[in-house]
Amino acid sequence: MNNTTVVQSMINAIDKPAIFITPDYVIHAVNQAYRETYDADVILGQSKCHQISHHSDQPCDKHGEECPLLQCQSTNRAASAVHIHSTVQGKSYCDILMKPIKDNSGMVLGFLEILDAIDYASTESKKGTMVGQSAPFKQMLNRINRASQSNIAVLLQGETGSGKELVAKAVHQASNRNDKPFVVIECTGLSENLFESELFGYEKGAFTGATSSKKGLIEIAHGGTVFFDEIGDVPMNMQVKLLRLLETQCYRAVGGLKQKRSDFRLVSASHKNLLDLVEKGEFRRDLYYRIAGFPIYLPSLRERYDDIPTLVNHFIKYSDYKHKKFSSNALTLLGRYAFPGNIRELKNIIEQSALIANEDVIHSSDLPESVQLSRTSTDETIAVKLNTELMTLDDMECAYLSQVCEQYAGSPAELAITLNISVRTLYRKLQRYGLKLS
Ligand SMILES: Nc1ncnc2c1ncn2[C@@H]1O[C@H](COP(=O)(O)OP(=O)(O)OP(=O)(O)O)[C@@H](O)[C@H]1O
Repeated sequence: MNNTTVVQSMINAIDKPAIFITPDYVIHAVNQAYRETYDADVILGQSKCHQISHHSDQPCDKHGEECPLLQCQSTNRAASAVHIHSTVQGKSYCDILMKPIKDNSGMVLGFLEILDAIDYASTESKKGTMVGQSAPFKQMLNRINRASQSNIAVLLQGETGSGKELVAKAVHQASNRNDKPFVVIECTGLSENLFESELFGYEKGAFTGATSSKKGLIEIAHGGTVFFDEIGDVPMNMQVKLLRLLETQCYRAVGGLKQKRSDFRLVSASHKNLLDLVEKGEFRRDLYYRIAGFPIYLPSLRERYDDIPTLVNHFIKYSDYKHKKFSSNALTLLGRYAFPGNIRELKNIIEQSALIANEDVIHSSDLPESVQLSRTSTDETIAVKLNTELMTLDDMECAYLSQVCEQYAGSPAELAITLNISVRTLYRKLQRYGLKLS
């Protein structure tokens, strides 16, 4: 058998879309799953991978994506990346694994590309999925997919409202436990008694009021995934019990004698920096290392401002105000707000503003005051300039008013009141600096 036949048989045995390519991106072997996934015809020895998956004559690194083939060539080791591909189902997220294929003498014959569709995330609004297309979002998807293929304990670290519970669900959904339960344990405010009875369940008569026995969450989760949300809030005295459970997967119900066992996959999350808590003596080091097998960092919304328009469309589409649209000024203003509450805050802001807006267009003035008053990047430029080189007051006034013109969507009369000047003075100033209200 020659090399091509060997490679073709290897590819046929893979149950995911797969191709074999040479360093010039040309496809030399393809399996049926790949042909069924993409809407372009593959001509062996001619078609290039990027022509099929991206509908582009340029390799993916030429339009801002990481090319796993280049990585693989430079390291001679397997590489992975998450890309957006044009499939028969439209633009879809895809996790790529690229491996060098060597002959018996160790010479690289080419590269095996295996593709895994990611259905828990989408580039555009899609119900029940995580939405986004920024680079930090794609990096996070790559980590989620890696984690979901094993049973490793995952630790999600990200600010409040950044999507930790959604990511925990995605890890479960993409794993081979997805037909079993996904159980959330909210660790904030769990007292010792509640911790034990909620997690381990109790037997009839274990305490006053225990008129019948009750299953604990750990038992319910058997075969599936347990998500410990805000695990940093578990008090020290309960951390020992938690560690024992995680080490042995064994526990006893409150008032019970029999040892029970539950096979569950562990995902934990915290908005606090757990290593800082370890250093302060507030979180056990051994527990930290038990839960942090595979840390996944969730970017804050400030790190993925590019995703705001997509997220805004998504939340509007699934709200009671689907007919409304944000003005470009309002979107610009949102893109400058710091979002301490991240995506949850964005979602609330969108619903509030859509409710307040009297028209079908949601203007900047419909946004909450906190967003309207937020420090903008232009403010920061001014502040930095002030520290380095002084500006004249006229230049300062001009810079401020030009920014107001760009963002303000209310009436000139309201603006004049806010600026504490008359409408005539406002128009005089605008004329002086050659500015116009939008
Ligand atoms: N990428 C995303 N696309 C669409 N919606 C998202 C995305 N990420 C988060 N959300 C939504 O934002 C809200 C907050 O997400 P989630 O509850 O998962 O955050 P969290 O980090 O667990 O919050 P907390 O720290 O308060 O527990 C939810 O309504 C969730 O559906």
